[in-house]
Amino acid sequence: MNWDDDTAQAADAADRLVGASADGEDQAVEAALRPKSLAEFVGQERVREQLDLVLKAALARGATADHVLLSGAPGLGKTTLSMIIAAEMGAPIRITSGPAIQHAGDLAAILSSLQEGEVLFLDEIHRMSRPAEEMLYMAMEDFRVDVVVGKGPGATAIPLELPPFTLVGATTRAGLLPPPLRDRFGFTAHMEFYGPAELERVIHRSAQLLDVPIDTAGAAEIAGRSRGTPRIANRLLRRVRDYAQVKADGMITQEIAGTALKVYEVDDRGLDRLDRAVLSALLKLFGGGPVGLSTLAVAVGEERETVEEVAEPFLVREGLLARTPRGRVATPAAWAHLGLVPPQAAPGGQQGLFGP
Ligand SMILES: Nc1ncnc2c1ncn2[C@@H]1O[C@H](COP(=O)(O)OP(=O)(O)OP(=O)(O)O)[C@@H](O)[C@H]1O
Repeated sequence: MNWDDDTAQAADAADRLVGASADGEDQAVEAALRPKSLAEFVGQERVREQLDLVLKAALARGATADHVLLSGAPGLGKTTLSMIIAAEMGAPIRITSGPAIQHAGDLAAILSSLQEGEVLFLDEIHRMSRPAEEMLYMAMEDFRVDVVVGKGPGATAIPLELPPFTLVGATTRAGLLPPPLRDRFGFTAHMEFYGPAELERVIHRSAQLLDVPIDTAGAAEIAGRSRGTPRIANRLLRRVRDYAQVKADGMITQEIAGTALKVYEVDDRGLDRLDRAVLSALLKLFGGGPVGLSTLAVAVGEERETVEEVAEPFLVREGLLARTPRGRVATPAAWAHLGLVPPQAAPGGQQGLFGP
């Protein structure tokens, strides 16, 4: 795969109501919607319980909390949780990201200006440069860095003591972290996609903060289309609010939510126009597959990478599409979702792979 994260996230966020990356509007309102304490943070019960213990124990010892690694898809609450960690520890927080640290010197400047106990949130930690990563090993373990001054044979390393701090690293790809880095985190949490009931709670909470009236069925309707992701739930809520205000009396009911999301082309399972175009081509043009990725991409008029990185992950997660060595294949659930009837079982065809 030669698809850069930045490009993938740009494509994801640019024109998709159901993209998981933050767009400009999200960034503006997210600060207001972020839970401020572990008690307010919805779902992720196990992570919350474990983190609560880690933080309380550190507070009781009067020590700085262990370094924390958060992994999981975009929009599940990693940034939010890092801010909560700082708030629960009564510590300030500094926020930066792997791509912003291209030289070891960039990292040294940040580390040497940290206060004792400060939380350093390093988003996309897997995208830091190698020399910075190596500097981080020593900083995490010994609270010390060697700053290299000069070049070539005359270069000298000046040791610099650091105050104890808590590193909170976030990554969408824990597997890409080198083991020496992963091993230096005292606590690692994997964030899962949220269930419908949890998303309903996120939606009710956000609606209250935004002063938007919504009933239980309205929240459930939005939750079901939010792809397990609080950021998407909050974004859909804002779009449905617009519709409710312009076309109705402002109250979000199931009917209003359903009609509004139809206007925005988000179906009852959270698929958008691109997702459905991919499925539809797979079913109608290729009989459910198997078909190669490039062919499928040409059929929907998109780049291969857009289909692979933007549409497919959710379709696979939903059990609507499978990536097989022979190509992309639709599952029986895909036929059902688009209201189509699969062709008769053909040797080597979709029926052969998934049964009748
Ligand atoms: N557990 C939660 N309870 C309530 N709201 C949440 C929760 N998790 C996330 N949110 C909301 O979803 C939005 C996105 O969360 P956040 O920015 O923390 O995600 P992220 O995982 O850091 O995403 P990215 O990887 O793109 O930076 C925030 O506005 C936040 O309010």
